[in-house]
Amino acid sequence: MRAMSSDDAVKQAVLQAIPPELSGMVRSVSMRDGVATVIADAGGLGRSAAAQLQRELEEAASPVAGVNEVRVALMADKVQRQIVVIGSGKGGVGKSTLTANLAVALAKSGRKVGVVDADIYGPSQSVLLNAADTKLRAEGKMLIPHESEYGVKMVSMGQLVEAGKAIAWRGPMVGSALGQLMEADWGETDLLLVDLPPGTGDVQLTMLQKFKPTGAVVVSTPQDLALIDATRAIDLFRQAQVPIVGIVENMSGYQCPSCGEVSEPFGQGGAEAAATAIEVPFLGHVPLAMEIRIASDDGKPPAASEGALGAPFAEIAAQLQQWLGQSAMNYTG
Ligand SMILES: Nc1ncnc2c1ncn2[C@@H]1O[C@H](COP(=O)(O)OP(=O)(O)OP(=O)(O)O)[C@@H](O)[C@H]1O
Repeated sequence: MRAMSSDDAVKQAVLQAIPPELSGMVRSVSMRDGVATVIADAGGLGRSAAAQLQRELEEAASPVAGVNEVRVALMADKVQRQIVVIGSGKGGVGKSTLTANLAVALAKSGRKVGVVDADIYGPSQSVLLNAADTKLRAEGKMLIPHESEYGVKMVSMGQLVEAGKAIAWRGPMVGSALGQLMEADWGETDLLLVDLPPGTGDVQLTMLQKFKPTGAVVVSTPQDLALIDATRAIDLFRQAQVPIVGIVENMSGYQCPSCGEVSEPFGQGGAEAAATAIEVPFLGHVPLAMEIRIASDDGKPPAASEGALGAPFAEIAAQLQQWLGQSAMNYTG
């Protein structure tokens, strides 16, 4: 029988010193030249719980005779994160409004969701998610997403630059800013919704090439011109081989707040017809409603309320969730 070395003896003493409630998480302990290396499983723990586990293991092992130094290595689950970009061919069609409300609706249904405001030239998510006065923290080079009051984590250029300051950046700077937002410390967040700038420029290309989104949602108003632009955005996603989740028609049908009459300032049903023509799914209509604009400007996403205004967003979010479930099954199966 091999005699127990002094390292073995110290290792046994370290194992005994670890409290029973932590020992289930310890995967291995090794001892060499007075250095105890403890490897523990921190899968499923948030940042602060993982930091606490690390501290408690260090405190347990340090007093053991023969231990001069304790090194704790934590293994984390690798989160399989899905990325959905929300795009439009043209500005002002409600892409940011839809992104924020889909995120809120998905968070309400239990999804761990984050929003990346990649609309670097006109960031608006910090207003929509009532985070206009927050600044982003960084640890080392990693940004720490802001936890909004709606259960949605977010990062936005709006939190990095002063409000109202125009951002005149060139391509490479845009690419590195986007990288920082996408590679923020997302922790357990397993779905990122990315609010793209309108059109087909640098940000979109970097996003598609570098981050390979799981899918794309395209927003359009019902007018012909917006639809032509939306079709262009769909072409770009198709060329980049990003699957199209579907088209959303925003601002369809306006109900007059005083007389209740419904009119169609931009027409109606155009996006649905276009979706059929270009063979992509149609995800639903969001009405043009003054309350949506007022609530959005006030940092109160309609999807957070139980009222009728939130219903279209909840329905579209449910379809997106179903699509993502299917996509994950295809991916693993
Ligand atoms: N369904 C709606 N009903 C009423 N107002 C809406 C609706 N959707 C969006 N809006 C309003 O229209 C304006 C533009 O919306 P939003 O910023 O979401 O569009 P966008 O496509 O992201 O624009 P940008 O090109 O600036 O990124 C905002 O003032 C928003 O509150």
